[in-house]
Amino acid sequence: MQINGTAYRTIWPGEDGASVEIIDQTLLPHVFEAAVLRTLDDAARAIVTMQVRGAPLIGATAAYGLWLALLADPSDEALDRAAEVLLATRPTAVNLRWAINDMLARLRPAAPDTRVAMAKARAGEICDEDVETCRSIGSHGLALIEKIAAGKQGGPVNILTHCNAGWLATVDWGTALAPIYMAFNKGIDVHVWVDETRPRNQGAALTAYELGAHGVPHRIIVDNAGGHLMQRGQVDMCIVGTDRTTASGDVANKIGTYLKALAAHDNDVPFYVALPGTTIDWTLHDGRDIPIEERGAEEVTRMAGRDGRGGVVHVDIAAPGSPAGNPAFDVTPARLVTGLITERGVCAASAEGLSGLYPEQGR
Ligand SMILES: CSC[C@H]1O[C@H](OP(=O)(O)O)[C@H](O)[C@@H]1O
Repeated sequence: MQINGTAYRTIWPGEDGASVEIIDQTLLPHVFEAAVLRTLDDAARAIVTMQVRGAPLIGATAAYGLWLALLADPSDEALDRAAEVLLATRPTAVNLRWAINDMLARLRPAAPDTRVAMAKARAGEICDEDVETCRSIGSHGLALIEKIAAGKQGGPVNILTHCNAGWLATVDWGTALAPIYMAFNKGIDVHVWVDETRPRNQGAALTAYELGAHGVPHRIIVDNAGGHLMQRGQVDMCIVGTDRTTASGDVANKIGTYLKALAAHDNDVPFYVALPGTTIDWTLHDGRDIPIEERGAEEVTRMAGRDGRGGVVHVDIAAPGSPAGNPAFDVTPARLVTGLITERGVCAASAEGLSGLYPEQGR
């Protein structure tokens, strides 16, 4: 995406030919700073600590992580260990497994002395493919926004989104935000309700940062306000991302998504999920089988903010000593999803809908 005339991607190879650079998302929106990844462990740490986050970007980072590992040691043992380390970073986003398997399918049969160049090239292709995939998601989602805009008697199309599924969650464009950017760029009057998205506030910190930088009208709301806004007719549609969607359309996404889907269903608000095919888990049909990441209690009991010197500070916000639970995702059953916006088009959240768009995956 463009920020003040400068085009950015979220991950890129370092000029030294032996590193990868990322935008450190743990510092946004207060500090815009690149971090340099030089080793497998740097890449794994970036995923675990959420310097990079978002299913497609996690997959891209893992792909480059394998390259960094092979730079140090291109042997079979090193490749297998690297895959194991990266797969253990975060359990829910299926793009991680997809990217690792994609890379291993190419690297394992290759001669070790060809693997470094092959890994870097494929990681770059994965990034380029993600940009085009998200651009296509945007164009298919744009048609949905245009249809709602055509039916409105004046005023903006009010869209609610949860967490961050913008260009910061992918290599560029984003998934849930891509249709919004395209509608805004086309001059359609849109306004976005941005769920702050506790506990890490990806909405308030990242989605609001993205939309503000692009000039898209938006308002940050507390997570608990969405149902009220839907009841009062102030939400025309919801668009969210996903970290893993089953072959039958059950959707794992940031914690709180399910509650928004319930409110949308109760108020007849269309609830769309935007995703690339790489986020579909064709091995699962029942969302209850999706592993849900449990993150540290400190994410609930502490909050990041700007200190007085332009840096980032963390403050305790909970009663000292109180334990906290922190499931990072929940599962929205397909019955609550109006449609899935993919790079191949929009389909019902069902096995039939998905196999119609992805016949090669038919089971
Ligand atoms: C396009 S994937 C975005 C997806 O990832 C986020 O989770 P996290 O910030 O923990 O990586 C959230 O679930 C978004 O919808």
